[in-house]
Amino acid sequence: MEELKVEKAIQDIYPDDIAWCYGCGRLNDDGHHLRTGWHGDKTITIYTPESKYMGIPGFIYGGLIASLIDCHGTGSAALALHRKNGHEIGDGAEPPRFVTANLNVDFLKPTPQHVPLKAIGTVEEIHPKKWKVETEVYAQDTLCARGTVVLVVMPSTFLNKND
Ligand SMILES: CCCCC/C=C\C/C=C\C/C=C\C/C=C\CCCC(=O)SCCNC(=O)CCNC(=O)[C@H](O)C(C)(C)COP(=O)(O)OP(=O)(O)OC[C@H]1O[C@@H](n2cnc3c(N)ncnc32)[C@H](O)[C@@H]1OP(=O)(O)O
Repeated sequence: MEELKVEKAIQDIYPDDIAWCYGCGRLNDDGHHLRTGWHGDKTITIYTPESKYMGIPGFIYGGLIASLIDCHGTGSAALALHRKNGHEIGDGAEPPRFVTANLNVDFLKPTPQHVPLKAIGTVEEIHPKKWKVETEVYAQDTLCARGTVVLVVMPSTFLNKND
């Protein structure tokens, strides 16, 4: 039986100024605290949504699944570019910063509540500033959603916008 745990996550080492994302920021008390790590040459995020994130009773709200795919994509691209730059989580180097340019989701099967969701990502470099992550979301062994995210290295215009 596979262990459902991400030991080292890229979000754990985001500097404080970018650790506030509603989906994956560790400093956002109201957020989901999604955490993304390596899983062989793929990436993984494990997340069990609280009961309130339902669409139809018994099933997860699709927007939340899109959020999972979004932040899993951001984290996966950051992991991959960090590694390409010669770094691993924990070596003290600051990870690269990405924003989502495009997010597409196919909802393949109803996603049940109260089970851990497993997002598995395949990362592709389009060029050094633009990456693509294909993500499959499983509830237990059922493939429930598949998404594609295009990520672009964060422009400097995103900094100092906190208010
Ligand atoms: C809202 C706050 C977000 C803060 C994020 C902060 C930090 C992120 C750092 C690390 C992660 C940390 C925390 C996690 C945070 C968030 C995780 C969730 C992700 C998000 O929640 S993040 C918010 C939603 N996100 C946006 O708020 C983006 C708004 N947008 C823009 O800021 C520009 O639109 C931008 C930068 C996307 C590009 O614009 P630009 O003008 O700088 O550059 P340019 O046009 O040259 O595009 C360069 C290459 O991207 C291709 N490209 C552009 N748009 C495309 C599209 N739609 N589809 C496919 N490819 C596209 C072009 O085709 C070109 O490709 P090529 O180089 O090959 O020609």
